[in-house]
Amino acid sequence: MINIKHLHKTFDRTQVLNDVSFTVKRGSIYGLLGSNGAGKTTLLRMLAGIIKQNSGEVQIEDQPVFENIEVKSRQIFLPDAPFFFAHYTTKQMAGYYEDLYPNWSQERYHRLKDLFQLDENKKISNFSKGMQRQVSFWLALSAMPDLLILDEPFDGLDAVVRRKVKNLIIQDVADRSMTVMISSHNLREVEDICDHIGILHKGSILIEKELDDLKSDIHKVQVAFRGGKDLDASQLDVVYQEKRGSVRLYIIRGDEKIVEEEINSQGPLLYDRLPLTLEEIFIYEMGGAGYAIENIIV
Ligand SMILES: Nc1ncnc2c1ncn2[C@@H]1O[C@H](COP(=O)(O)OP(=O)(O)OP(=O)(O)O)[C@@H](O)[C@H]1O
Repeated sequence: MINIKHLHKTFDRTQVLNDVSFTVKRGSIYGLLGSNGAGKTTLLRMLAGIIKQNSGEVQIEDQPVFENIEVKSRQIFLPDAPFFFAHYTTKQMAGYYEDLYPNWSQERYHRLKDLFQLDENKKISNFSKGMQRQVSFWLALSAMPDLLILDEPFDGLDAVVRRKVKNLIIQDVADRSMTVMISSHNLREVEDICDHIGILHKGSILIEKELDDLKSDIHKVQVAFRGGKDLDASQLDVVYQEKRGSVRLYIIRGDEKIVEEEINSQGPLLYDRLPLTLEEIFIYEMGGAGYAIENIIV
């Protein structure tokens, strides 16, 4: 569905994206993570065909995106600050979307009205920030896009609406193979909804994997040995370790079985595998890339 090849972008001679390549399959929910200023919004804006790359390719279904009205009419980009025409009501914006997007569904628009419970005849500018965000989802999902591009999408939404919106997105992915690209700093939300993760750091892709593979490649374990002895980690790829009394906590990269066999061969008194969140994986991977992390472990 999405094919990004050797993408480069500079602003005022500063390199913002440097040889970024990856693909996203149709029906996938892809989480784009990265530190502040990593280039996520720039990448999403290029995917939406708003700005042009200096070199490389951004293709949707084998078609270039920039200035391609046909491709752009089948995708929607929700930027971090929603845009509406001044003084427009939701109903008026819906009329505009209907003209623009060939798959617009009036029936869905009416169904979502009941779900969001917002007055379609009220000026959007008079709505709160979270209500405006709801309007942008209401319109975007009524346009039935093949690709939904979301920049910090859940900002300002309360927990109930967040759940509703996530369910709607998942439903569209399941029912009609909509593809979703999400950039967010809220890693719990990303973990909840995404099946694929890409981490962008200083304009380059640091890691790109299925979420399940990402999780099965890195492990958090606690071990303790008789007499306070330490684990001999010479055969293991330890990315972090910490002492908690007589127990040591390790974050180890590698095949789960090999890690387990190596630790067990040293006869620990205690060996436990602890669950690792996406937030922790992000912190360790960014730490490995030289991003200062100190002791921010949970
Ligand atoms: N139009 C522009 N002109 C000049 N520099 C820009 C422009 N847009 C972005 N940049 C620069 O590109 C870099 C990447 O910005 P971008 O907004 O893509 O990062 P981001 O990963 O989305 O960051 P954040 O997580 O903080 O939102 C930053 O250094 C930013 O200052």
